Amino acid sequence: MDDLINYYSFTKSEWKHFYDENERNLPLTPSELKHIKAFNDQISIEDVADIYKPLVHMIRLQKNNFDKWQTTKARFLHKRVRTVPFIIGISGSVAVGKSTTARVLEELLSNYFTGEHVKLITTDGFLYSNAELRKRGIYDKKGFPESYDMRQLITFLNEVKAGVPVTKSPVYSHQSYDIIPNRFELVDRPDVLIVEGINTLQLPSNEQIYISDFTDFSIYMDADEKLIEKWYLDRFGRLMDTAFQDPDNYYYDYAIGDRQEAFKMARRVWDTIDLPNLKANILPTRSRADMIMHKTEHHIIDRLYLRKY
Ligand SMILES: Nc1ncnc2c1ncn2[C@@H]1O[C@H](COP(=O)(O)OP(=O)(O)OP(=O)(O)O)[C@@H](O)[C@H]1O
Ligand SMILES: CC(C)(CO)[C@@H](O)C(=O)NCCC(=O)O
Repeated sequence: MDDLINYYSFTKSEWKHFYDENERNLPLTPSELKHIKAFNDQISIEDVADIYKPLVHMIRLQKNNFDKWQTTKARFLHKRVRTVPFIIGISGSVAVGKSTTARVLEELLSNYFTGEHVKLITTDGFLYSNAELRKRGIYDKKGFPESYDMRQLITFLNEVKAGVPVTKSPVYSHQSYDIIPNRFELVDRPDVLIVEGINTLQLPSNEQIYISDFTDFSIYMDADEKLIEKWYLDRFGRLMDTAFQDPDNYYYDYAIGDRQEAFKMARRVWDTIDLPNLKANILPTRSRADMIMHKTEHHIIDRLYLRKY
């Protein structure tokens, strides 16, 4: 990690001490833990306490500063003072655990930022539909920068920041492996918006504005590529286990067929699409993140890097 000279590096045990149980009052109630366990029963509750609690507290401090500056700036410019959404970007490889982390953060922020509205979306919804990808001849490049409608994504983020009452984020389905036509997540002036996706730190291929121009705090989820491949294949196995019950599922034919063949196909997809994308387009954006979370076996977070300046 020679590119990380601009970061403080902390082990988990160093990081957890930045949260003082005696001074702060962010208890993890049994019902919150149950809720978190409900969407991923494998998540380490120790990580939730040691990593995420200090992180949520730090984001609180950063958001307080952000809110103050928005007010000061509006007054300086003789503009109406309004709530400007604080946007958190979460980036990293396919299958590294972005959506799981995003949901833990959503849960914790919703609990601790009392009275504030926290919303989560994924940039998957801004992928072109399969039909459009085929038309452009990039169906085998799903997830690469050119496979996203970046203009639409930037417009969406700009509207959220501008306080437009209801903005629409399109929806992607891993089950149908495509955009769901005419289905949208509605985003209505959140206090905090979490945007999760492999491209949140990327420079769009056809636009001059970065997504990160709209994010106020960014996280890159990092792990050894061999481990990520394992998580990808494990997840694929779980997808198979549910797909055989649903003929509409994209993986149905694989699920009812030879399991070894199905895994061969998944490994091929990893080797020819997701891994090259990680190397060419995702990993090179790591050193733009405000925080890098490094994961090891069993998704346990072992190190954190926090941008110094
Ligand atoms: N902290 C964690 N503890 C245990 N399992 C996890 C954890 N985070 C993720 N996983 C598992 O790893 C796999 C990949 O996680 P997830 O779907 O969150 O990745 P992702 O980065 O959002 O992927 P994609 O980019 O394809 O949407 C899933 O099977 C998930 O259950
Ligand atoms: C939707 C993305 C791009 C990102 O989440 C990814 O999950 C994906 O579908 N990649 C394309 C190759 C594959 O099927 O893994």
